[in-house]
Amino acid sequence: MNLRSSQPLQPLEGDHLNRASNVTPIKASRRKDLPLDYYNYYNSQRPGDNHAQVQQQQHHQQEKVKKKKEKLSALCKTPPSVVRTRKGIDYRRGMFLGEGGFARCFQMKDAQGKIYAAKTVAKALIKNEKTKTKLLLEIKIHKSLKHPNIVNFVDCFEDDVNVYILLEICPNQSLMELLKTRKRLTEPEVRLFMVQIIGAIKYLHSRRVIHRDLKLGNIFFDPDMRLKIGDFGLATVLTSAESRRYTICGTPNYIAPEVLGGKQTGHSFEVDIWAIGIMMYALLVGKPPFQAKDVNVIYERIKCIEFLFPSDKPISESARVLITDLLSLDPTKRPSINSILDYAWFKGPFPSKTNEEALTGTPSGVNNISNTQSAHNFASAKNQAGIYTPKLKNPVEILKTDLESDQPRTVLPQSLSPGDTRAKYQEVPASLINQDGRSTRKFYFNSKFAKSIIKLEKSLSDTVHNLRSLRSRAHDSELTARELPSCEHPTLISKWVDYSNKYGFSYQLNNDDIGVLFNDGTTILKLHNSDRFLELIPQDGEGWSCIENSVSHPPSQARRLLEIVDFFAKYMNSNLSKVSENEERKDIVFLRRYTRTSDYIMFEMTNGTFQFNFKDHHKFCVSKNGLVMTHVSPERAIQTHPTVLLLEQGNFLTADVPNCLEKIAIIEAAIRAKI
Ligand SMILES: Nc1ncnc2c1ncn2[C@@H]1O[C@H](COP(=O)(O)OP(=O)(O)OP(=O)(O)O)[C@@H](O)[C@H]1O
Repeated sequence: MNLRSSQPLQPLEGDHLNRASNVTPIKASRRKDLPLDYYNYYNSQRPGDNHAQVQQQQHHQQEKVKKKKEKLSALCKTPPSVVRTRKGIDYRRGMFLGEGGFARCFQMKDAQGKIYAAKTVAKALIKNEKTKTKLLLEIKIHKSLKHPNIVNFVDCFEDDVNVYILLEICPNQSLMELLKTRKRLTEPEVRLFMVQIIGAIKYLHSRRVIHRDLKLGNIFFDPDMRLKIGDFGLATVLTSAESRRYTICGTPNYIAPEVLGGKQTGHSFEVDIWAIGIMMYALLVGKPPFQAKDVNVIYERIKCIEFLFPSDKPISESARVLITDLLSLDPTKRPSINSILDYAWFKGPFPSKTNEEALTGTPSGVNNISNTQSAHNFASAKNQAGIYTPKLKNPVEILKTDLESDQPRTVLPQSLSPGDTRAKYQEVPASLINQDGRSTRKFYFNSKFAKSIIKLEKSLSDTVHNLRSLRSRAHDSELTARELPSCEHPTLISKWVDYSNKYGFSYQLNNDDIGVLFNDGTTILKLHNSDRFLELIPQDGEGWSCIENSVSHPPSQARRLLEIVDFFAKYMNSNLSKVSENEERKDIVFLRRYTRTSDYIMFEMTNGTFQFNFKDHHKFCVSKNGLVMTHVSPERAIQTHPTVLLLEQGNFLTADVPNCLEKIAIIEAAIRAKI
């Protein structure tokens, strides 16, 4: 999307930024506290240029120019006192929060009084294409993340002079300021900080994101004193877990040795593990391990892992072991993100949380925490940081932890569920596309009730055939009764939760029946207003053997599955809004399979209807072999009409559905692809 340069502020969602004003970017001098890439941005340093060149160039600049970092961020003009975005949201500018190498940060308050931080970057700094691309990448990456220990991305917009990245406010500054005030921190406090940082990095790495600029100054405290990683300016996404990056970037004190190797070695996720080691050392000892006045000395020390544990600042043996492993020269020798928390050091005193008193002095009682209490606090800190402990064996407990924690994008990474609006349509891994419900499960419950067969209504080719021929008949004045059938609203999926990465796909129908399509293809369908539930086991694509049972006296093998169904039901009821109003159950209908693309999710129901939930929140349902079509608007208004009439009119009769005919063409192609 191309963004025009005009007031009011515009949302920044596309791949382009406006042209900046005609201010010439200035060249930067070399500073140890600024990311290396800062110089690459402004001095046309190309990724992959060799290290000697980089050093030479930087040294030269260091000597030549003594400009401060403020010079760049100073180009960012103070935003007007009220900014109105294109979406019609007014933000009132508040106090100046701080500045980094490129950005200045201001408070912004919305009409409800909620306060945010607006990271403000001067357009004068993003004149060339490469810099623009980098800023857009930062926005794209940050926008895609949602984790309790990552600064939440709220919005992004621009005016003529600045680009604004609206973020969750972290009013208690960063670990860097904390360390400046406190000089050194206690081991228990650092344990808690490390768990939060590791939780966030584990999440980033699971999404193939490398942060590449982890440092104390980029880890902020939120109002509740929880840590949040911010500043994704140097972050990158690997195309595959095996690929490597070659750009020399990072901040001198935190840079990993393999980054200094540049083109020869390349680097990957392990640079973030290295940075964890640097931060842990700095917090416990009071300064980074390779610190020196001259950046070149820092690099030399890094390359030979030349650091000491000073005797006047003693730290525990177990902390030294962990730091030494984290700072291994060979990246493959560093502990994996999953194994860091297994180190003995984490078994020490562990506080339950950090209070604001920690900002000014050592909190009382941090070293007097019992082993039992520490173990409990450690487990709970891991849970809060999205790290699941293998002890939680009970599936319902796992579901509870996953679904109730405030991180839907972690747990439901591909969710398109009606209540989850922000993470929709982001990415669909190939493994989830074209799911077909083949059963591997062979057990049957001891049923007191009937066992029967439910046949699959085969309608794929009839539907495609009818949709195609109705297109040509749409303007025919002599439509037949067959083409104008009676139009009842079909059975729709009104809520759903994709949990196929662990158990399966759960949904609620508009007759309030609840189903879970387990990953092995079996469905459990709990019938609304009834004591019955059905276990439906697929039979060679022809249908399902159906075993009925009682909810109040389920066979013992079914109890666990019913618990999962109940948990999903509870979750959907309290978290998701319905797609449409209720309908009476006419027949037993359930989900046969589903297909997800970046534009829609398609549900194939067992009675031969197809439901399409499009990205723009319009839903279509094709029933009666394509002769009838239903539309559900984003506001839940439902209408059902003969397909031929809406083809004739080019749209539904009582609603103007955006790109209606294109949507029908997509539907036809999607169903055809299933034949
Ligand atoms: N979410 C936030 N809440 C409060 N203040 C923030 C927030 N994000 C950033 N800041 C403040 O703004 C300053 C600059 O932000 P940030 O570090 O993201 O900018 P930068 O120019 O990219 O920095 P760097 O030079 O480290 O790359 C921070 O040092 C901090 O003082």
